[in-house]
Amino acid sequence: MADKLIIFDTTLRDGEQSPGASMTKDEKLRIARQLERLRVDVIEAGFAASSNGDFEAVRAIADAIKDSTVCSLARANDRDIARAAEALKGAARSRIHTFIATSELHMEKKLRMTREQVLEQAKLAVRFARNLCGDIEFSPEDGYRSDPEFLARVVEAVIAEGATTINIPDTVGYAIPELYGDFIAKLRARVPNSDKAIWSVHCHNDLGMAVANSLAGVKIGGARQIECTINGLGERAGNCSLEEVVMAVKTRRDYFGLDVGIETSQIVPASRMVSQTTGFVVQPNKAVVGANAFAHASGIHQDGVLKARDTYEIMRAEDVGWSANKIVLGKLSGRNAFKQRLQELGIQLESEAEINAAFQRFKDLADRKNEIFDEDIIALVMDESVSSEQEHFRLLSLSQRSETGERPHASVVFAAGPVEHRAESDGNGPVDASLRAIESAVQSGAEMLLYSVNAITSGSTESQGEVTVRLQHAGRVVNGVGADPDIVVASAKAYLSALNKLQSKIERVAAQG
Ligand SMILES: CC(=O)SCCNC(=O)CCNC(=O)[C@H](O)C(C)(C)COP(=O)(O)OP(=O)(O)OC[C@H]1O[C@@H](n2cnc3c(N)ncnc32)[C@H](O)[C@@H]1OP(=O)(O)O
Ligand SMILES: CC(C)C(=O)C(=O)O
Ligand SMILES: [Mg+2]
Repeated sequence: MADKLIIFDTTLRDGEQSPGASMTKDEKLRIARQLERLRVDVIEAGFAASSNGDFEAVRAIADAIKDSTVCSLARANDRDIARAAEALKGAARSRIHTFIATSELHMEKKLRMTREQVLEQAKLAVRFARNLCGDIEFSPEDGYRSDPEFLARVVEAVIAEGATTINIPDTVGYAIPELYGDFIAKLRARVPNSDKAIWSVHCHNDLGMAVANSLAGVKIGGARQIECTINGLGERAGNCSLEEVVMAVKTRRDYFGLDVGIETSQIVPASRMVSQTTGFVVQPNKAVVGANAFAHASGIHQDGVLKARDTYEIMRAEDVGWSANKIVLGKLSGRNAFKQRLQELGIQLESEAEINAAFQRFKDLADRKNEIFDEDIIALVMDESVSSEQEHFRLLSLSQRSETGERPHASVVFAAGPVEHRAESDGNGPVDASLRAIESAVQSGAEMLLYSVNAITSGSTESQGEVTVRLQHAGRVVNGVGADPDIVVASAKAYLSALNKLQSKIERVAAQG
């Protein structure tokens, strides 16, 4: 049987140390329940001695969680450890995690203690904790930058005092994978009683290597516990991300040869919950949990994935909690992906020529629009495009007035064929006022089914806004699109563009009649 890799989640402790990620007791409890559904082995619920609020959060989590071990951090002193033990009293399985720094820099400048004082305090702390709890983790803070010879003495001593897990943190994210793995392997070899404890890694992401370092600590160093957080949340640049290490070990089981007990389908729900709770948005290209992690936007990839998913996917989206992989239609998509989407939407085009014509319209639209939605495809297939020379309605000018506390007012000048119209209206907002003004003159009687705004070039307020308006009239549905840096102008253009399409249909029907 393969060894088990213990997943120790510290989202609620080290994750909360991210500036701005502070969580209330109820929020922590909600996340802890999700971590239990995710089947993490250990939940580090907080630092009980840090505040009454965190004490209560650790206590509530200890009382509620049954399947995972619940842990509290504590400095290497009796008060912190006693608070941790008190908060954990109700837990089905509890762990006290005590720590003290062992690097020369931290001992001298921060703790202002000698090596011998630190060694003694570490021993006393573990001895005290061991009398309160059977499961004790010890961390030599800044362990990776510590003198290996001194570190080995401390570790040997705390194991002798009863520490059951030895965690070697790369507190400041300074490590390099091979060097960190080697450091742990050599340290284990130096400590005579090393086999009496489980070895653990705790890596920070300051150089973007937290996941790689943790995996090297496991593969090269022989660690069997990884400390990590959902979405890589954590102090400064964050901690090792849970979703990435777990999926690395699972996907490359051929290489790691280890089992993890994680219910991976709960990964995306956990990621969303943490992101929503903390307000830390997950970047779209984040491995495993980013919106694009299983999305394909280019034709050759889409074609490959449609023929065989594993051409471009090493994991199944469903296995980590996504509903399915995502084919994003856009300007780089090809015919095959387009045809597949038509099929999924139940649209049957009669001939190759019809498909080609629809595909051409799709490409034209995609050049103007970031992402093509199903509604766009339905509209462009049902619809005939109208070239600008044929446009009946054209926006000539628009002015609008809106002021806090006053009802907005718009004045629109537009051409209907050779005739110029001027129309005015007020409305709930400037967009509403402008569209009402146009409608009061045109009197199309069309019903608006959709109004949506997109930033074409995202990221700043200088972006060009793109508005889509979907109108329905006499059983026909048309989409109008308008783009302009002024959203109100873009809206008026979109409305007139939709009216143009209705107009061309009406004329066509009339001509046929
Ligand atoms: C690498 C890590 O992530 S470590 C965990 C970091 N997390 C946190 O600090 C969050 C919670 N912290 C807190 O709420 C507060 O810092 C508390 C309650 C723990 C302590 O608050 P205060 O008593 O006001 O001390 P303060 O934070 O100003 O300074 C820390 C003190 O702890 C000492 N200390 C630091 N680490 C340890 C340790 N592992 N064991 C014992 N003492 C320690 C420092 O030397 C300093 O002592 P001093 O006051 O004699 O100079
Ligand atoms: C408390 C320890 C484990 C820590 O978070 C660190 O050293 O980064
Ligand atoms: Mg840390």
